[in-house]
Amino acid sequence: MNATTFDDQVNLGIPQRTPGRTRLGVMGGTFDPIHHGHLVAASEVAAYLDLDEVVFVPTGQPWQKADKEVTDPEHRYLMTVIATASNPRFTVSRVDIDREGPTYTIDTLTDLHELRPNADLFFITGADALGQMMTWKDAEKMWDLAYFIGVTRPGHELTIPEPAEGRVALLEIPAMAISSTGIRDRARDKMPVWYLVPDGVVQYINKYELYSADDAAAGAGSYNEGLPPVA
Ligand SMILES: Nc1ncnc2c1ncn2[C@@H]1O[C@H](COP(=O)(O)OP(=O)(O)OP(=O)(O)O)[C@@H](O)[C@H]1O
Ligand SMILES: O=C(O)c1ccc[n+]([C@@H]2O[C@H](COP(=O)([O-])O)[C@@H](O)[C@H]2O)c1
Repeated sequence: MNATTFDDQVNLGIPQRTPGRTRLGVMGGTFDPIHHGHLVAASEVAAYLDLDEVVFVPTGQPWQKADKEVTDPEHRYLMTVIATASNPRFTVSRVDIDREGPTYTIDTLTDLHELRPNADLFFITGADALGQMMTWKDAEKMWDLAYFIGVTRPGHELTIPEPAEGRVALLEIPAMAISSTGIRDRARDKMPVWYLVPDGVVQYINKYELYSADDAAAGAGSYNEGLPPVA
């Protein structure tokens, strides 16, 4: 089975709902910070695949980002909680941030299986991450633990690495040209990040002065300050 065109959309080995089993989406990410690209991806996959829930799983130590500075996991976790709080189908898991050592998806899926034995897992990944998937630890063993759904992302070609062909379904989603890198850069430059991330996440970034340049507090004088109350 190949999933290479959007005609296939929700396709290829993705089973129909099984009575008594929960359909659980898994949205893994570093979420530094979480943004509307992540939220739209989760929401779209949930709608197309009739998922009961999507659990967002912030990474603990994203080993493939070891050359980059990554914000403290507790901040990333709390921003993810804030961003997802209003959606009754969205939850957040600490499995990756509470596990010591580098974060591997094989461990994420194994832990979630133990915690949720009645759930079928649907791992959601953007086009960029999908392209890297065969570099992940024990990649070939992941197929036994979850279905994989690759979603479109502006600036990245959505292709399935050859060994993963037939193991990944593709879904075209509304284009959100947003990245965490871009948001960090904007915050550092004191440019607005309103509407790229949920309001509560803007306020959290501002409150803890995340992504501020060393020599200047992000909040003071920036476009990311809270709006004054209306008189
Ligand atoms: N705008 C987007 N559209 C679709 N998928 C996305 C988008 N942004 C991120 N994703 C996907 O969400 C998952 C987690 O991404 P991650 O937390 O690394 O965000 P990022 O914006 O890529 O971060 P960074 O810029 O720091 O690398 C990955 O599977 C990624 O492909
Ligand atoms: O398992 C691995 O080796 C592995 C390597 C890189 C990324 N991942 C997972 O891919 C997801 C997106 O990661 P990232 O680094 O793009 O935020 C997240 O759930 C990571 O744990 C997993």
